[in-house]
Amino acid sequence: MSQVTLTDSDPGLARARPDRAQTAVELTGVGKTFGTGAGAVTALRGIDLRVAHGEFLCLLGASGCGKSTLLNLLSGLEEPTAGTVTVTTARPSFMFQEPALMPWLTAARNVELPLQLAGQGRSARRTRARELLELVRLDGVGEKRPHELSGGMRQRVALARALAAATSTDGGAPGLLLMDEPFAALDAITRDVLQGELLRVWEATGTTVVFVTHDVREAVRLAQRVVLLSSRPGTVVREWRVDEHGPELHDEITGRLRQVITSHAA
Ligand SMILES: Nc1ncnc2c1ncn2[C@@H]1O[C@H](COP(=O)(O)OP(=O)(O)OP(=O)(O)O)[C@@H](O)[C@H]1O
Repeated sequence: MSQVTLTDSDPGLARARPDRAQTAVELTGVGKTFGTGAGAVTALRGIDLRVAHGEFLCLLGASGCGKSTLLNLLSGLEEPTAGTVTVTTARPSFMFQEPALMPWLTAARNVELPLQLAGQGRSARRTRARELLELVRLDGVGEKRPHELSGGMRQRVALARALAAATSTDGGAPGLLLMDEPFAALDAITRDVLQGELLRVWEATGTTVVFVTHDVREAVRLAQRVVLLSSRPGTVVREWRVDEHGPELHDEITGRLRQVITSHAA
């Protein structure tokens, strides 16, 4: 039996520290198979995973291991073919490798868009967009259009818009941010700066983050917990709590990732 449950969180949580003992996301025995018969592809099998409110989790795996499929299940874009997916936060929002901004809208209007779609009035959404642009250190560029901004600035606008979407349903309660390799297309220096900014924004907002990457360094820098997935089908191989390890963690995870890739190729 499959089930996707999305419930809005308590409006009283607005801007408050979330209760980290509470479950934001729970997957139980989740599987996803595309197609049927000889051409069927099992992308995920037997995934059991719990993410607490306010937690920062990185999903790490080689290309094709089902990371994006897992995010699509969490967002409700896909239905599992086995198991249950339960999301108890405000409606999840996505951030991708490409910022996917509307080129004809200003930065501020791009951030306002999810609030407008959620039915928020003009004055409230303008104020919220201004706050979010300040949060991602883009105050002063709200009237610029995407082509006038650098790649890093465009990703900051995309982050502000994702935060707007994640909090649009209940007036600011911490939501769920699903991030699919959002910094992979940026140069190394901009990526490093934005990783730091994301951590600051995460601390400030209490948003639950599920961040997909195939970069071990990025996973160890950002996450509280790193979950390694195998490929075809994607299963949970191992997970690490980053604060329980020292600098050796990077090499340990890299070694396991290499094993996973080698055994898949064999
Ligand atoms: N709509 C679909 N129809 C058929 N097969 C699919 C579909 N979506 C994904 N797959 C298959 O499921 C597997 C997992 O795909 P997915 O995109 O989730 O992996 P990924 O880990 O995100 O890969 P990448 O890092 O390359 O983006 C792959 O074998 C892919 O070909």
